[in-house]
Amino acid sequence: VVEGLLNLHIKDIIDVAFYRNGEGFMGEVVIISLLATGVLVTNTILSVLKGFYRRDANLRLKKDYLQRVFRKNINEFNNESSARYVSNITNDMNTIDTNFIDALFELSLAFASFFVFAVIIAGVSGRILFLIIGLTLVMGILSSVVSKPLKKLFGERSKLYEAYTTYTSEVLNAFRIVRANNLYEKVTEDFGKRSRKLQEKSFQIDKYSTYIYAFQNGTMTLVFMGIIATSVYYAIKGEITLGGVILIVNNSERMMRPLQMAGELYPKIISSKPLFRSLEESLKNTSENIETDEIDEFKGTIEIEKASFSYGENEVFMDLDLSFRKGGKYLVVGPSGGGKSTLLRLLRKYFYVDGGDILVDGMKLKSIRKDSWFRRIANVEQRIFIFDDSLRNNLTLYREADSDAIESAASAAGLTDFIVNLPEGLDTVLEDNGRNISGGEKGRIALARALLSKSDILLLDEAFASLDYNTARDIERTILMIEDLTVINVSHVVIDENKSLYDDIIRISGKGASSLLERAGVLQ
Ligand SMILES: Nc1ncnc2c1ncn2[C@@H]1O[C@H](COP(=O)(O)OP(=O)(O)OP(=O)(O)O)[C@@H](O)[C@H]1O
Repeated sequence: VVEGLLNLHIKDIIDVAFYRNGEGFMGEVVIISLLATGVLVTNTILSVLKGFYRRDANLRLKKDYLQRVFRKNINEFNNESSARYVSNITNDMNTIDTNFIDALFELSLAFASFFVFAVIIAGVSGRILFLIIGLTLVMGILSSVVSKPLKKLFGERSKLYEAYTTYTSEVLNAFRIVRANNLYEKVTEDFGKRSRKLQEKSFQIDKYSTYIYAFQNGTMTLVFMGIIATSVYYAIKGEITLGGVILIVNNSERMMRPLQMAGELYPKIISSKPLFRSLEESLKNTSENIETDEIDEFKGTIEIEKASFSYGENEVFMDLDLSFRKGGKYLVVGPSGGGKSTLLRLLRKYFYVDGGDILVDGMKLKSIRKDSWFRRIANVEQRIFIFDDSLRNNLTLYREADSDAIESAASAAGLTDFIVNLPEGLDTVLEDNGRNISGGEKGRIALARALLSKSDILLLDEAFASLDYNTARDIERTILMIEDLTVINVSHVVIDENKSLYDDIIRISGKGASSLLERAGVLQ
């Protein structure tokens, strides 16, 4: 608007000088100086606003995405390579930043500028305004048609990026295998091929964009010439003043450029559609389950009744009947592939039974809200994540806990000596997913975390596998002595000295389960 007013007054000052012999000239000079300063100020404000807008839009997009990733069903998240999410947050969001967030801002400015100058040019000549609009619309339609293939190319590049990021992170994860087996030539060759494919696609996009820009610039020059010729024609006929011709020549570009920009920006904005779709797809849960029940305390039993479960064609359980009571201690053993971890996954609600039921205190586990159920259970799995933070926060997982509770959980998990030897005790910062601590120490941290969580049910998946016999025996014993805690321990390590502390030893194999304690003589 300020720029528009400035241009109107430039027209006036020319007409004043040309037709009225300088009368009112000084007044116009003052107004023009003020408006020119105004343009400077508003442009500065606009740049700052644009910076804020881009920063906030980008942050919000990433934050919302990550929040929604954490709402995915655990099994569905595990089915994907996490590199897909990394690729979405980095590659796709960077493309969205320039092709959508930035483009949307520029497009809004372009339209604002278009309308302001349309009003101003309409004041000089309505016919010329229609001519400009007509010609630039034709130009816009032509350029949006020629830039259609760009949309497809952007979608294809996003898919390539995704596969590329997945591949690169997998190769880096396999670093040791690659080194130890001298596979780097093979890996480098594969990597080269994939990189080339990606670069080829970017090259195609650049090449195509150059053709489009050349086409747009060419047509724009032609249209511009036509407008100059027409306004000079009307000036000769006496319908437009000299100031009017200069205003049109100076500013028709400000109407055409937005339309031309719209022609450039629109395909960019539209090309973000497949990216948004791919983001949405990565966040989609295919199975939605309605959960209405809450559980504040585990009071009675978990009953698994005639449960069946398959991974696709692979049937793991058929008519599985099992019962766990509050405070009971259960050791789950069985052959590899027998379904022990699957049993824990069902209890953790990663998957749901296909037939039969799992009932907790009479309520279907399926309909208990995940957040409520996850407060009742504590997990110790083999893959343990250590946060880049103090040992204290790694133990409490950012929940309130007093020093006594931390100390006793740490002692039950066999961590006391480890903590004493740390330079700053509980305040020592563990870095890089616990790179500098051993597997056994990580395992004990996970156990202490589980004990501190004050959950009712402790699910252990090979939790003692990385500990030496004596440490495993002592920690297992301490855990089995906790009265109200229900323990379901899946383990290959069976410690004879602790067997008598279990209420049942359940063997899971094939499609069913059997109690080893009921078989006379097994424990003795
Ligand atoms: N995500 C999955 N998708 C498809 N099949 C799976 C999946 N996870 C496990 N299986 C299959 O289900 C069966 C049971 O696997 P599970 O991991 O529960 O056995 P397990 O008793 O814990 O074995 P292990 O002692 O070796 O850890 C196996 O045949 C396994 O191949």
